[in-house]
Amino acid sequence: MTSPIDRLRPTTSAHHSAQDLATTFELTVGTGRTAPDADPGALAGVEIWSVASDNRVAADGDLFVALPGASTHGASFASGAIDRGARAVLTDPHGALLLDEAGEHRVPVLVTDDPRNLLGRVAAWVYGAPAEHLTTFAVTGTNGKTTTTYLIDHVLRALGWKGGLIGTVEMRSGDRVLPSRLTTPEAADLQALLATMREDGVSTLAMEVSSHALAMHRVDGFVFDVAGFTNLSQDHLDFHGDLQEYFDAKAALFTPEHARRGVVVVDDAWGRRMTEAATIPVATLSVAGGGAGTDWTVVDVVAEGSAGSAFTLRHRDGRELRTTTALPGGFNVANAALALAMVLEAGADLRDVRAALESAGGVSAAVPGRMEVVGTSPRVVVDFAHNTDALSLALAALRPTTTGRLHVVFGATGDRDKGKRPRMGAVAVEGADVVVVTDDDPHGEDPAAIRAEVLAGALAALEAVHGATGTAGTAGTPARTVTEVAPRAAAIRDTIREAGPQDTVLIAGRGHEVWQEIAGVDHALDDRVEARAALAERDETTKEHGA
Ligand SMILES: CC(=O)N[C@H]1[C@@H](OP(=O)(O)OP(=O)(O)OC[C@H]2O[C@@H](n3ccc(=O)[nH]c3=O)[C@H](O)[C@@H]2O)O[C@H](CO)[C@@H](O)[C@@H]1O[C@H](C)C(=O)N[C@@H](C)C(=O)N[C@H](CCC(=O)O)C(=O)O
Ligand SMILES: Nc1ncnc2c1ncn2[C@@H]1O[C@H](COP(=O)(O)OP(=O)(O)OP(=O)(O)O)[C@@H](O)[C@H]1O
Repeated sequence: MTSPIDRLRPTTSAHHSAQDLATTFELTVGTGRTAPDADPGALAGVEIWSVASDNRVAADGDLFVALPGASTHGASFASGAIDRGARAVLTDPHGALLLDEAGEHRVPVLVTDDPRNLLGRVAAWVYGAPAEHLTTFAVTGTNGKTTTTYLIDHVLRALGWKGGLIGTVEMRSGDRVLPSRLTTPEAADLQALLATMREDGVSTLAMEVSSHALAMHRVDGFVFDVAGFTNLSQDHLDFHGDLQEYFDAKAALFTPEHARRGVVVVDDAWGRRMTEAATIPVATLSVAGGGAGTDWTVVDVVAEGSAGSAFTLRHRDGRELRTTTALPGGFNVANAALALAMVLEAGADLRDVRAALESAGGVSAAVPGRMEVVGTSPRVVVDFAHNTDALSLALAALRPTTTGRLHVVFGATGDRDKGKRPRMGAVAVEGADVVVVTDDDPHGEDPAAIRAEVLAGALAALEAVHGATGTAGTAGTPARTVTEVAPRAAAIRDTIREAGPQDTVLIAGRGHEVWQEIAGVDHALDDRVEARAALAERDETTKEHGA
């Protein structure tokens, strides 16, 4: 959420008359005080060729769409957008009133009751429906979206396609790469990006679709070729209220408005419910066994290399593909299988996919901040696990290949789903030997108060496991410790310094992120940089002692 606001725009775009826009979308012309259609001539000669919903990225030729938001109304920024070249404004009646009150009459104002609902379709219209030139893949679910999109992109590239990518880490159009601010961009930015991809000759798109995006109409105005569902567990309840509402937001992706067909992992109950809720054709995928009756099944999973796996993806019609992924953990077999099933459901020939993967070394892509190994002695892994399920699975994935002790350094985010904090503390104790509770992104909250909530869960779990608080150990189980260290850089440094060469240190929660927000101020912090510095310091100390 903290990278700079920026976006990719096509270099050329067809001009449209504002009158055509008003007619196509049944918009009224007017301001807050004057009646609609008060000045039918206001649109004469006005042309637009691009769209923005944020004045900070507005440019010449824009239709500025001023949306009502939770903290402010976009109409307050319309003058700034007009200064940057916006030729017309589209807003709701309240926004029109705000413009009128501000005496902003430089450009025509178009009015509709719910502009957010219209934004995706308007932007797609302005840019000439760019998604229709791409084969599009959407991935939703609580965990695994980023990884799965990278793996889809990897398979598509192996097949020779020029791929585009949109998600939490970055946006890619051909060789152009931009850091992301949101997992799924706002509709105006998204359509501009799709138009850029069309211009760059990109033929496929692998994209993360968050529940926020679905609820906020960011992916309206086009239909994905294949949508995939990974899993659902507790997260984002600050926005969605409860799990059912969170599920319902994601289920919207599996309707004809958003996707032509779907692939759903049915290993959790939410996946099975998703297949019932879907109103598009859906292929089911089972990874965890018990896949009787599913369309795609993963069988014969074998640990391979230092942490990866070999597996077979089998269709009920007898087609099957044996391949590997270098990404560690059973959950990455699920991500790899979902990526493959989605590409195959899009119509790729299994023999072509097999040949492509043999040359490409399996379904493996470097995913920044996802199980990223930054050191080997001790092994240090940076991972984006920032909810209970992901943290538990990340620890379980590292346990079998850890010969020493397993350490975890993590915290919980401020201003977000508070219910998960003690549960994250508990799963850390259940999965690791050494638990170091620190800060994640406190945002506007008191970091110490967040740590206290995580610690409460960790210490309660420690007591349940060992019948004691603080440092504990029982025969036959490794000694477990729970400590609190802040700031985060100190927690990383101390843990790496204390770890033995055979140990694994998992630094969880922030993955690829490079800014930490504390009390509204962004501080530079990259877990990978901190970890490498701590490893270098440790090497220096070892040399000095050896000397
Ligand atoms: C809940 C949510 O997603 N809110 C997003 C939404 O806010 P909002 O509608 O309340 O808008 P607002 O901030 O009140 O502003 C109103 C309007 O004024 C405009 N504005 C505002 C300020 C300004 O200087 N200039 C300007 O033009 C805004 O662009 C907006 O159109 O529109 C804003 C503008 O794009 C986003 O910054 C804001 O995202 C925020 C703060 C956010 O953090 N969203 C997260 C939760 C999110 O969407 N996350 C998901 C991924 C979750 C996950 O899976 O991890 C994502 O897809 O990224
Ligand atoms: N299929 C999966 N099931 C459970 N946990 C997973 C799965 N895939 C990845 N994870 C864990 O979740 C973390 C986040 O993974 P990833 O970034 O791929 O998911 P995401 O859905 O994009 O998350 P976010 O929406 O928060 O960006 C990983 O770092 C890993 O610990």
